[in-house]
Amino acid sequence: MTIEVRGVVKTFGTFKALDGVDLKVANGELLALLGPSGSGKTTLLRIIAGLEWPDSGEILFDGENALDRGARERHVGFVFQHYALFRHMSVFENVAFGLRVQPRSIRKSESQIRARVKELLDLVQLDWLADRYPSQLSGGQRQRIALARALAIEPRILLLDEPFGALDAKVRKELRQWLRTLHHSINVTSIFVTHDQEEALEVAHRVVVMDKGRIEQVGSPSDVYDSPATAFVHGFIGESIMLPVEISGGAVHLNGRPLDLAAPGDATGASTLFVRRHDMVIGPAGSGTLDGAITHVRSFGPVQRAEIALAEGVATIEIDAPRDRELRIGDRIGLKPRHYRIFAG
Ligand SMILES: Nc1ncnc2c1ncn2[C@@H]1O[C@H](COP(=O)(O)OP(=O)(O)OP(=O)(O)O)[C@@H](O)[C@H]1O
Repeated sequence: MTIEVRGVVKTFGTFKALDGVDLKVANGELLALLGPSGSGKTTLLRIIAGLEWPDSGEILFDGENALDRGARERHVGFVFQHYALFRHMSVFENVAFGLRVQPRSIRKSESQIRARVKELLDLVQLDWLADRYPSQLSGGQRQRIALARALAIEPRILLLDEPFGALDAKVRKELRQWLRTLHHSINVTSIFVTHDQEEALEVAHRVVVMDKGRIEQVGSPSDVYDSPATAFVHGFIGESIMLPVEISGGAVHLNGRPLDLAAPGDATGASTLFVRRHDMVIGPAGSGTLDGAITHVRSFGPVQRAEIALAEGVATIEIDAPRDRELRIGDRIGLKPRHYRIFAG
């Protein structure tokens, strides 16, 4: 099923939670809505689900208006961060629930229901937990059961709101891969909300970056990471160094000093230089675009994170350098950005 969102606006009182959102989701796609808290991700998901209505705009499922249908008639499967599994029902009965309450005309027989639940528990790889109760499951197992339950009614669309938000970092990581594999086997058009960029970049086919009720960029994980369309996207995805620069006469200046960087085509005036931490290459003092002195170093995993006071007290920045050359506090160094972007403002 395809989903199309056209010009959706939603206000709460005087607050604009969604400010003209347009989005197309392809059939079978796995899409992430990524953005900071309050950017409108959940509101958009709830409008698609039929749990909330927009002030204006359209929602189309396979080209047909979905707004005149309630949540139930939209055949949407939902998984929330804190999914309330029924505490007094076994895992098996939780998954069977949606099938048991279907209208009599389409309800499956008891043996069909049992077969379907078994199939779903196999799919989420938790068939061995069928007789347990929710309180006897780990958080990660509960969310997998919640997914099996959402899938029981064979939804045409699957919507997940921070499904792994309440879990610890290690379990989250495991479930990311699991979700990707699961989606591959069920192939239902799916949208998940997250504020965790790694989760979005690792799992989704395409990522929608939102801020203040607007879509800033839609693209593949490499599009949004390597070619951020706006200053917001660059600052939000990956860890970026941001320096205020001035563009005049076609040259980029930092604190009045020209830098050997190309100014973007038509830009002029106050702008911001963005460089990812790992794209700042350290060399000898005087050899780079910027000069500075190391004020702090921490080493972990494959990187050394160094705090560098730029010359003339312009700013202090943090960079990530490989561990092939040891950095020491007090070293004077030069820095050259391997990749950079300059955005106006
Ligand atoms: N029912 C409501 N009444 C009033 N304001 C609301 C309501 N629901 C959401 N909002 C406001 O709309 C904005 C967007 O909320 P939304 O939950 O969509 O953001 P989000 O991006 O999902 O954030 P989070 O990551 O924190 O869940 C927020 O400022 C929120 O306070």
